[in-house]
Amino acid sequence: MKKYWIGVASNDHVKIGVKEGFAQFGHGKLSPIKRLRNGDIIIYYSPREEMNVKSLAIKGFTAIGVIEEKIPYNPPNPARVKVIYLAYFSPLSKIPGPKHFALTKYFFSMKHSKGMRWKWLQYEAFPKYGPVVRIGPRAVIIADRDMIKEILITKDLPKGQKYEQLRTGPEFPTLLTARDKTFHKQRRQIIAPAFSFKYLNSIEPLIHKCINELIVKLDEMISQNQHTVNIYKMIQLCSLDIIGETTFGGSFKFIENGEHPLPRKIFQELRRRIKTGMYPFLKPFMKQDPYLLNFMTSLIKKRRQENSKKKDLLEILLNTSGGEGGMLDIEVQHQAIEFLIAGSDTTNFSISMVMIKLIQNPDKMNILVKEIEEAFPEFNIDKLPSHDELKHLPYLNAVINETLRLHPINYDVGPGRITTEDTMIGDYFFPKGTTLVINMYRLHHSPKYWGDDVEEYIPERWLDPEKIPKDCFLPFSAGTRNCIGQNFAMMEIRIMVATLIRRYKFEDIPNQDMDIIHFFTASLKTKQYNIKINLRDLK
Ligand code: HEM
Repeated sequence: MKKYWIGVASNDHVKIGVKEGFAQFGHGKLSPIKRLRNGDIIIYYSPREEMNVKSLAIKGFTAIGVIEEKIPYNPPNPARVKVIYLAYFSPLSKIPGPKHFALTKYFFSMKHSKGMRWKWLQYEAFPKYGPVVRIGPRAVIIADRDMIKEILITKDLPKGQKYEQLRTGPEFPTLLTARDKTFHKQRRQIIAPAFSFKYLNSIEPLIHKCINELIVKLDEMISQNQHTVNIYKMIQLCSLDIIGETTFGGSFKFIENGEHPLPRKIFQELRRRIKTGMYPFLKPFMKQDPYLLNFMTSLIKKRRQENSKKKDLLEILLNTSGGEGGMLDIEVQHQAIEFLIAGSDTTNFSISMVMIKLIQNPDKMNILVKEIEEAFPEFNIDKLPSHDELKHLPYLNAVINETLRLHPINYDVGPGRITTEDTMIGDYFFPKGTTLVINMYRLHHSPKYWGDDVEEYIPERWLDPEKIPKDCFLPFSAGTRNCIGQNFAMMEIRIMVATLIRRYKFEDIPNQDMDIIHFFTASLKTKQYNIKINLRDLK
């Protein structure tokens, strides 16, 4: 025998016995339908004077009569009522999505656990439900261009609470994870000079130096007849050296020394943060590895002892201490770890994918080789291609854009933005406290905006700006929270790609595992892609 309470109020209820059958509880289309069995009881509150069976809001069942009138109201479990309300009666219930996802956020979290959520979204959810999908009791994922623009730019909604879970120390907001708009604005002003064009120009020789070391290493491997190279790993090591050299005052010397635990530790830490963010009960079992903090502590200590006059990011951060809005050493540590993660994993994946796409498409590679050979007829290892010239090469920029379109580093900006009041966006009403997750991957892969060849790698589409759909390409996000490192990243990508293909001939090794996993950022699941490499015939 089951009891069903209907009508939440403090008045007395009436107790009704029912016969076997089905009943719809409520009037709306989405009202739940329950199977009733002989002997089940409905305890019903009616606001009307006379409480009889006719006045019921429940349809479709046969009453066998009123058993007891005016039984005291015994409220149902409020948590359960809230879950039911949010799932079936809140304004979000009109948004399509898997029905059970409306009950708890864990169904969506489970899709994330192996880094494969993006596949479910791209190939199942968006095609089935459209560009706006409900993924939790208070969460929606969005791939609609105009709505994304409104969220990121026009309304500039604040970041959601989940960003706090991405912090290395919960009490230390960083540029990426800050939620308070005033705090973020102040922090961004402090840090912005380190990403100005003036600063970027001054660090170009440092980027050249690290890429030069990569070339020396690859040349050495070739001279030892070692022609098969894991390009993903080599680029990862070089990206880390670049971030070390340009922002922390000295190369980490990964290329020179080969193996180093740092890349693995960064990946593990990122994964830990995502997992404990999704499943907070795992926190006691997934303790933070002190490696990264220790790494930064000793770096900062060394810098303080050196009393250096270096004008890099670390120096800018350390120099703020004491001033208004200035950072404590501990804050610098957390911010610096963020730069280490944000500045290496991202460029590594992007450069690797640019190279892999070119190597897999030799016809496109040939067009780019021609463009670069014409721009740099003389290749000199001591004078690598300059960014001033590279940034105007149309085909180079086209291949980079096409890769960032197909593989934006943030497939979705998972932690999302939050509505701080009831808000209309497009035709949708979002109650206060709704998390809005932006899906860049779908925006970049939507046939509606890009046409039927959306999944194909066609750098040529970028050569005619008229053909590029407006506001549909956001690899670096948009608005006040866009990527502060984007000019830095583009400079690094252009120089590294141009240098590699000017210096070497590449050959693909087919049938490798190209599965991509996406936690906060995307990466190759195997962390490797082998290619055959040889020196290009230098003129
Ligand atoms: C191809 C390379 C890169 C891509 C595709 C990329 C992409 C992005 C995206 C999509 C965001 C927004 C994330 C969010 O709102 O949750 C972001 C933010 C950010 N990125 Fe990048 N990024 C790249 C390289 C870099 C580099 C090299 C650095 C630093 C050295 C960097 C530092 C940051 C920081 C600090 C933020 C937070 C900015 C803020 O909220 O004010 N990124 N990036």
